[in-house]
Amino acid sequence: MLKLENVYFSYESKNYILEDISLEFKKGLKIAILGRNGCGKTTLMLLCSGILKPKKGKIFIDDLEIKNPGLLKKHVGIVFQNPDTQLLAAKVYQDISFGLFNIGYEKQVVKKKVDEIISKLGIEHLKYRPTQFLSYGQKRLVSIADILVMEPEYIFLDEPEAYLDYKSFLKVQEIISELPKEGKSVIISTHDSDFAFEWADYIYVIDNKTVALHGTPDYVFSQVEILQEIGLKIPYAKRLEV
Ligand SMILES: Nc1ncnc2c1ncn2[C@@H]1O[C@H](COP(=O)(O)OP(=O)(O)OP(=O)(O)O)[C@@H](O)[C@H]1O
Repeated sequence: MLKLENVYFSYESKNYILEDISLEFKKGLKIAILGRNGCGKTTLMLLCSGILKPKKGKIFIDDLEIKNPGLLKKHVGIVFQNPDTQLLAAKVYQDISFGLFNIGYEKQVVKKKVDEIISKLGIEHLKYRPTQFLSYGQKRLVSIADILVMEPEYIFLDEPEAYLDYKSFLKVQEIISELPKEGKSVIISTHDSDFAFEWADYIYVIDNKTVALHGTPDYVFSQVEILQEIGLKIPYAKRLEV
């Protein structure tokens, strides 16, 4: 389990962006984080993945407090919203294999793992292409491959639907629905209430700098007044129940 306890964060100023955040991402679950633009969903993901350090509060993995945020990177992978911040190498194959070589895997093992993920995502045609000339959607698929190939225990995807066409998103959806069955946790931020309702096992809603609401999709989306105040859409399937 990845747990945040009373976490506070601010960028430059003394004004906190996130305040007193306590939450738990249990293993093997599909989790969605919802909230209006600029409420701090990306910031929360960057804290969970060790890229940002809390100003106050604690982060635990399996009840062990992680005092050095860099250590979170061993457990957590994050796919950024903007793929340009993720792709580092000149060619797609190099980019996806970079992390595996970095932690010392043999060439043959790297090839097997990279080919597997390329095939899962259906991006065989991109394998030897220069990363700089890919479309945004293609870059997004490669940046997802970059993270999935590392097989982290906790996988954060910042708005997984961004830039992807319907068919590519279905592929990504299939993969992120399978991973929890292997005990991994997938945590997404999204503005798509319908998708969150259908897909997630658990939902956190962030508002006013903190966790405003959390629970099963059924519970969260039954809190109509709170959601309307925040400006979140009630899923179509839930509206039909009323
Ligand atoms: N590097 C930064 N320096 C200063 N302020 C930042 C920085 N990054 C984000 N912010 C601010 O922090 C707040 C939270 O931003 P964040 O990107 O975490 O929100 P979000 O919920 O992911 O937004 P969206 O739904 O629009 O993607 C915003 O007010 C944003 O302007």
